[in-house]
Amino acid sequence: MEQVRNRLIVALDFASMAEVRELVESLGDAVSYYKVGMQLFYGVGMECLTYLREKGKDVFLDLKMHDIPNTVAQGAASLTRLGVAMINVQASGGPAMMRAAAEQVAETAASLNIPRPKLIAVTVLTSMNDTEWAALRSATSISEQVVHLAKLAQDAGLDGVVASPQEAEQIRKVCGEDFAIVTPGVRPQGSALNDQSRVATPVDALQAGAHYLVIGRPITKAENPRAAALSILEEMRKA
Ligand SMILES: O=C(O)c1cc(=O)[nH]c(=O)n1[C@@H]1O[C@H](COP(=O)(O)O)[C@@H](O)[C@H]1O
Repeated sequence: MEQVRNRLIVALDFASMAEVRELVESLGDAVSYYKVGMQLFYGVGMECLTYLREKGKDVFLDLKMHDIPNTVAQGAASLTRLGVAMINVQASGGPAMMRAAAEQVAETAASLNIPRPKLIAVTVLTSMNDTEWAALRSATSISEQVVHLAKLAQDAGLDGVVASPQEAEQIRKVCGEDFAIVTPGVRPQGSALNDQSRVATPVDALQAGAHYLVIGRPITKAENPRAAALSILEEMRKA
């Protein structure tokens, strides 16, 4: 179980610390890696990071930075100082922005003598379907664009990407084994899709080459979150 536990990232999409504490306590040692996104971080700030650090948990701080290169690079430096395990930018910010962020993360971590957080790029959101995609008037298909952005991110010095499990195999082929593939849009058989579109089961996501599975509501909204997490971990172990 240990092998798969650090590959499951549970999304703490909550507004309050009371909800975070309740969930993290109930999951206990079943889960060691959590994602803190905009709802929680904008709502409670540093308190959630301090709490998760005290609990000995790893944190993916998902703030999806997107701005001019200098602004994102300095934002990435600030997030590096927080000592989290993973941070992200939007790949659509472009190669210069991603390169500036990667360089600044490395420089900041080295100057503080702390481990460098993994810096990853969001490609095309897993909620995006063909109709939504057509509205953006992109000339390529979603999967072509995801793989293209993954290659741009890798060339810019990033550690990996966020993509749907449906694109993981193609990313793996183009970017190789060491480039991290983080996949939300994971739904155990029979789970509600909610607002996700490009989804797969935990087994299919891992078999396609995903390194990390980001899962929120199938665990956090389950009647028994610990049982839901353990069942997903068991499925992951078999894969
Ligand atoms: O960057 C992300 O984490 C992300 C990218 C993406 O393309 N799709 C996506 O769902 N996410 C996040 O992954 C989590 C998925 O949550 P559930 O749909 O509840 O499992 C949410 O916190 C989203 O913000």
